[in-house]
Amino acid sequence: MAVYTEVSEDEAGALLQALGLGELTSLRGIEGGIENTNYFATSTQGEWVLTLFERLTHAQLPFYLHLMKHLAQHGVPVPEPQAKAAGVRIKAGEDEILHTVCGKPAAVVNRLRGKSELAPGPTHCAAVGDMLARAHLAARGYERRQPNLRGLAWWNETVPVILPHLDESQAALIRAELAYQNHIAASSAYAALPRGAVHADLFRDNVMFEGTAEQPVLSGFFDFYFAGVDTWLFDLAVTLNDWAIDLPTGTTDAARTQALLNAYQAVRPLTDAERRLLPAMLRAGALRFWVSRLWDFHLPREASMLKAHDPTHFERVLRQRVAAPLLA
Ligand SMILES: Nc1ncnc2c1ncn2[C@@H]1O[C@H](COP(=O)(O)OP(=O)(O)OP(=O)(O)O)[C@@H](O)[C@H]1O
Ligand SMILES: N[C@@H](CCO)C(=O)O
Repeated sequence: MAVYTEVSEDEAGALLQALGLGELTSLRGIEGGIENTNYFATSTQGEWVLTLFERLTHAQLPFYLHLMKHLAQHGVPVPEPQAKAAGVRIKAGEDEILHTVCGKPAAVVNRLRGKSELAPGPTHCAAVGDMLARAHLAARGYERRQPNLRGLAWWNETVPVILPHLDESQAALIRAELAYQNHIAASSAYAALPRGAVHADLFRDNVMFEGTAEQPVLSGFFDFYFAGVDTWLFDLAVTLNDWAIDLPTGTTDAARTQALLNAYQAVRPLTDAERRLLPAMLRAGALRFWVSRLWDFHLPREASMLKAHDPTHFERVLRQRVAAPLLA
């Protein structure tokens, strides 16, 4: 279970009070998720998610939390970080939506309704494409800046650390791909890509649906803690690499790909430069998660990390993205 830090009912209750969210009536650790400690907290005023950040710092967090607040306030369905009530003292390092619990940075957001769809069809993918494009456009007015901390600089730093754990063919692939991505990032076509604050981790388990199997309604998306300023195309590629991939084999699903791309483009058509670089960004998206999964798998933190995701899945996705480039 992803509870690295135990929070008592007294501590959680005191925080809800300070946020003006009523009396705590129940507190339950959330299984699933591998980055942070998460609890469902019910109060007399609603249902909330309390997150204690295990790796991110007080300095890094305002970017994510204020992005969520910005999107929520611009009609994009994301959890809204709750602010301290008037008159509550804001300590050093905190702000009105960034709190401290058990010495760790913490946030409380509203709990989204619905559940994630782990076996999506084209209708789910269309809803995701539409929402992703709207989120990109809505984030244009967001002024805080923070790079994608799992971007190229991190891949360059991390690949040498994981190389000793790879076999020869994997090592050759990862070295070649890293060189290719450094080359792409230095190109003028890449510099021309539109960019902004992006989610950068929009996997199936980070989106909620209500409604029926035939008519699903996207009720929201969450887990913004890998967000950063990056190209919109990279975000779209990360999303396609999860929603439109057949998980057992790593191959592309044509119907889901088209549904997601068409719905995205109905809101925001891709530019020519984006169309040209889509195959390269799909490779970048696969490399990013292959590297992070290898890192989590071979260099786990000491605490109770239970379930590192399977790194070989993204090795398969990367090999397919190299062998069969997707044309938009
Ligand atoms: N705002 C929310 N509304 C409803 N459920 C939520 C919300 N935030 C988190 N959850 C639930 O908590 C679980 C864990 O959250 P999350 O995926 O953000 O974990 P994490 O450890 O922070 O990140 P990661 O998935 O990157 O490991 C989710 O799968 C979801 O069920
Ligand atoms: N989406 C990531 C986990 C971190 O959110 C993965 O599947 O590797």
